[in-house]
Amino acid sequence: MATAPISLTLVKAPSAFSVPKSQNPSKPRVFTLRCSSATANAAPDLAERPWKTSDARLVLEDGSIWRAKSFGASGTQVGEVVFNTSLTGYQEILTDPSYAGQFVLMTNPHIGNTGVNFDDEESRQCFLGGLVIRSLSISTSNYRCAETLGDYLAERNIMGIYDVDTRAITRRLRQDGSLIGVLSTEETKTDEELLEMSRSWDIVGVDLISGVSCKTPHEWVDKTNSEWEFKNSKDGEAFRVVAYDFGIKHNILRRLASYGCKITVVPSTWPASETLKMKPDGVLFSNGPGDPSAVPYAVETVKEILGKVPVFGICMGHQLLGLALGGTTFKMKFGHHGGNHPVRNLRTGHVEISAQNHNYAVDPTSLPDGVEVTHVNLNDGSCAGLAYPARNIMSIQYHPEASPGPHDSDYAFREFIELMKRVKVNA
Ligand SMILES: NC(=O)CC[C@H](N)C(=O)O
Repeated sequence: MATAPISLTLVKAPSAFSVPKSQNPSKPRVFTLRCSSATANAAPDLAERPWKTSDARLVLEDGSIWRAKSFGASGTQVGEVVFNTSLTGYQEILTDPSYAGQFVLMTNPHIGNTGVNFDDEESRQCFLGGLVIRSLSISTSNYRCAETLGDYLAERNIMGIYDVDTRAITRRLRQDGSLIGVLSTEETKTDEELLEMSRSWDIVGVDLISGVSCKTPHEWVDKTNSEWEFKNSKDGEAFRVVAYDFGIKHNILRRLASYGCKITVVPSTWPASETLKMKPDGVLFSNGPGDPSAVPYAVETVKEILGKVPVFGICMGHQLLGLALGGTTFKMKFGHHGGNHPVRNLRTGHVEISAQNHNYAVDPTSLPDGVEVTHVNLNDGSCAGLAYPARNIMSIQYHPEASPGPHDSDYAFREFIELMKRVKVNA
C-alpha cells in the first residue's frame, strides 16, 4: 500500500522555553516531534507504517518530557544532559571516558552518516550514559566504516534516542543550566516515576574516576600516524613519562608517544611514592569524568608529586592541580563541550580554537601567588590554563590531543617536552 506523504509538525515547542527550571512544575509536560499525514483521509494503518514511531522518553528534572525514537540499547538510564557542539567526531565523543554519568546531546542535527570504524576509539569502551540526537542517518557511507552507529551502541549496551527537538533542549540547558534526565524505553514506567528518578539522582560529589581508570600499570607505545605531524620541532631524546589514568583518552598517549615519550600508564589510585620510585622525567595527570572535589585521594597524589618532577595536567588533571595548589573548583552553568572553543594564550597573545569537554573549572582567584593563568576561554573568560614555573607545573583545561577537534593546541605537548628537557639539563 502506498504511504501518504508526511510533514513534520513541531508540537508545543515554543512554550518549551518558558518553563524555568526553578519552577519545577510537578505536572510533567510532554514535547514531541510529530509525524502527521498531509492528506487528511489517506492516513495509513499504524501497523503498516514503514517508519518507527516514538518508543522512548527523555524526562528532565524540570518536568519536561521529550518523546523520541530509540536506537542502540533499550531500558532505563539516568544521567546529566550536556550538549556538544562538535559537527562530527561522534565516535571519539562516545568513547571519551570523561562523559561517564552523562547523556551527550549533539547540536549538529545529522549524526551517524559515517558509521563507526576501528581507528577512532578513544578508550576501551563507551562510559557515557546515552546519546541524544535530532536525526539518525538512514544510510552509512565512509571508506573506514565497519558498522552502523545503531549496531555499535546496541553491542555496547548504550541507549540512544533520535527525532527529539535537540535545539529546544539545548536552549533550555543554556538558559537554566545542566539538567539531570532519565532515558527510558520501558512503557511500564510512568512519567512521574521517571521524573522522581531524575530528581533523586545527582552527579555532584560522586567519584566517577574509579569506574573508568585502568586497574594495573602498563606501557603505551602506539603513536599517531604521519598526518598528525604538524611541523612541531622534536627532540631525538626520549623522556620517561608516568601518565595517571583518570579516564585518559588514547590520543593523549599517542601524541606523547609521537613526541618520543616512553610512557607508563598507571591507575588513578597508584601511590605517588611508587611513581617517584620510577624516576620519570615528567608526570601527566589526565582528563577524567565528574567532580574533581569528589576525588580527594587523587588531589593528595598530585600534591605529593608537585615540585618533584615536571607535571602536565589536562582537563581533570588541570582541575586536580588547581585543588592541589590550594585553589577551588566550581560547577559551571552548562560547561564547555565541543570542538570550537576560542582560547587566548596570554603568553603569546595567540587565539587557538580548541576541543573542550568539562563542566567544572578552577577559580583563578583562589590560587596562591606564583601561579600564573596562561590561557583564558574567550566565550566566558573562564580559566583555561595554568603554570607555576617555580615548581615546573603546566596545565590546560581543554584537549590538545583533539579527537575530535582542531589541532591548534598540539604545541602544549611540545611545551611539556621542553619543560622536561630544561629540568633534566639543569639537574
Ligand atoms: N574532560 C575532562 O577531564 C572533564 C573534567 C571534569 N570531569 C569536568 O567535567 O569538568
